Amino acid sequence: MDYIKEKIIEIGRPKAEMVKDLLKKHGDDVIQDVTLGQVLTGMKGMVSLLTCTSKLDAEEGIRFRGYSIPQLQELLPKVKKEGEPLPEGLFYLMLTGELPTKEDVNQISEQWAQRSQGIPPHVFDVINALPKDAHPMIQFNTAILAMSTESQFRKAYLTGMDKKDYWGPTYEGVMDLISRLPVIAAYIYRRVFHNEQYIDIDPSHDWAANLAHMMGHDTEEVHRLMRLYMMIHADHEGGNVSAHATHLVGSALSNPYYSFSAGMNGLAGPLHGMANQNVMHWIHKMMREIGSENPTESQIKEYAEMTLKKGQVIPGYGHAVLRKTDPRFTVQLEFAKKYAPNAPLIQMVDKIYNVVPGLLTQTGKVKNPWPNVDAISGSLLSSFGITEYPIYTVLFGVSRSLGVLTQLIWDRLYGLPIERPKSQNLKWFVDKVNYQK
Ligand SMILES: CC(=O)SCCNC(=O)CCNC(=O)[C@H](O)C(C)(C)COP(=O)(O)OP(=O)(O)OC[C@H]1O[C@@H](n2cnc3c(N)ncnc32)[C@H](O)[C@@H]1OP(=O)(O)O
Ligand SMILES: O=C([O-])CC(=O)C(=O)O
Repeated sequence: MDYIKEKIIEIGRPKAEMVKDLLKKHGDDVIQDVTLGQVLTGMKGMVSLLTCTSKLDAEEGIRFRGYSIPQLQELLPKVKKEGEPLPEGLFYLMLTGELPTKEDVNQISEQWAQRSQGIPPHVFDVINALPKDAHPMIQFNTAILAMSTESQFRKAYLTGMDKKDYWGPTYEGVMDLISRLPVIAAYIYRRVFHNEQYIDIDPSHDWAANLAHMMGHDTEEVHRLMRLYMMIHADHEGGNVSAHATHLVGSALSNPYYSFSAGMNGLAGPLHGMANQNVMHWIHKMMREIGSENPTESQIKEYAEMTLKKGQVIPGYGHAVLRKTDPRFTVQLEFAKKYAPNAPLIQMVDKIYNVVPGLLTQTGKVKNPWPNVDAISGSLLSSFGITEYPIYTVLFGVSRSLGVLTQLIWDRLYGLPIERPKSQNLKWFVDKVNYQK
């Protein structure tokens, strides 16, 4: 057996026992009160999910199995000492809770390069049947669903497997899917933006470098950027739309492809992952309307005020949980200042950062006026030559697979049941709080 699977059994079985015992002994203990406000504002702050891969602190930002992004930049294995960590290492950490060795990471890189070769031809036929101007997220998600013909979980389920073993075929599906997503993403990118000039995988590359390679951006600096991008977007605890949707659909024992596809449909929303594309749209529209590629801060302020007056959101700003600048924004800004200090789009990001938080604070209603990960990721990719911004959410999705699919394995290890919260109509809420007009 694959040694990672052996490790999962060793770590997972006692944890699964603990979950069962916890439920048996404390299932009736009250852990939190729920307010009407929480229900009507998207269940914010309601603890209702068991997620082990990462945890989000409103002030500090994300920690993966307890480690912050700067810590992981020190601790996870890298190709070169001064480079960025390999996302394979973050996957290992989220899956096992332990920091990997360079050997662990190399084994995952090799395994993913090998598994990536197994995409059946009909998946490419299905992509090719879509119009080229179908948004890349439509093509990406269609391909993910088309790949579900390969689901090992479905086959194992039909053979009548014991449910405590479901995590095994889930793991196989997850490993296949993660390994194949860069191939699919690069295929869509080359199809839509590079005249169908496809580039084969290079099995000697790591997962993120291979994505850059297959996209046609095969330089050391883009490999480094792609490793950073793939690491910081990988997970944001369990309640964000893409993670929650993946978990929810998986709770019906839908296979990893169906589950991940659900998550990606959520990521394609403008308030979630698609914000990275919309930030670029907002910036370019602003430059066109102002008639300058280098607007002043007061021109940016005026344009942002207009956006708010029209009842629209300023993309890349605000967050459902965070109440400070997103550390994923900061780490990208630091990277940009180190490797592309004069990039005009990064200077633009800086200027926007100087004016937008003040404006959002003045509205009196925005709970977090600070930038999130999407406020800079597109400008950074653009500054390194990946200028075709409709592909950005697909890249986000490739990265997000690492966290949400790792958690899917844990969902099956824990033996979590079907998710089915209770809903009520308006009258129920009105009566409950004795509402008077
Ligand atoms: C990877 C990610 O998903 S990160 C988030 C990416 N999304 C974006 O950048 C889109 C812009 N931001 C937003 O729309 C929001 O801040 C969200 C969706 C991220 C969070 O939404 P919420 O938790 O509902 O935010 P919050 O409680 O602060 O909202 C209160 C009000 O402020 C508004 N608001 C929040 N952020 C912004 C913003 N960036 N620009 C203008 N208004 C905003 C909300 O629309 C809401 O208005 P309403 O009361 O008139 O309906
Ligand atoms: O946490 C959230 O709600 C949104 C987010 O930043 C992410 O999923 O990366």
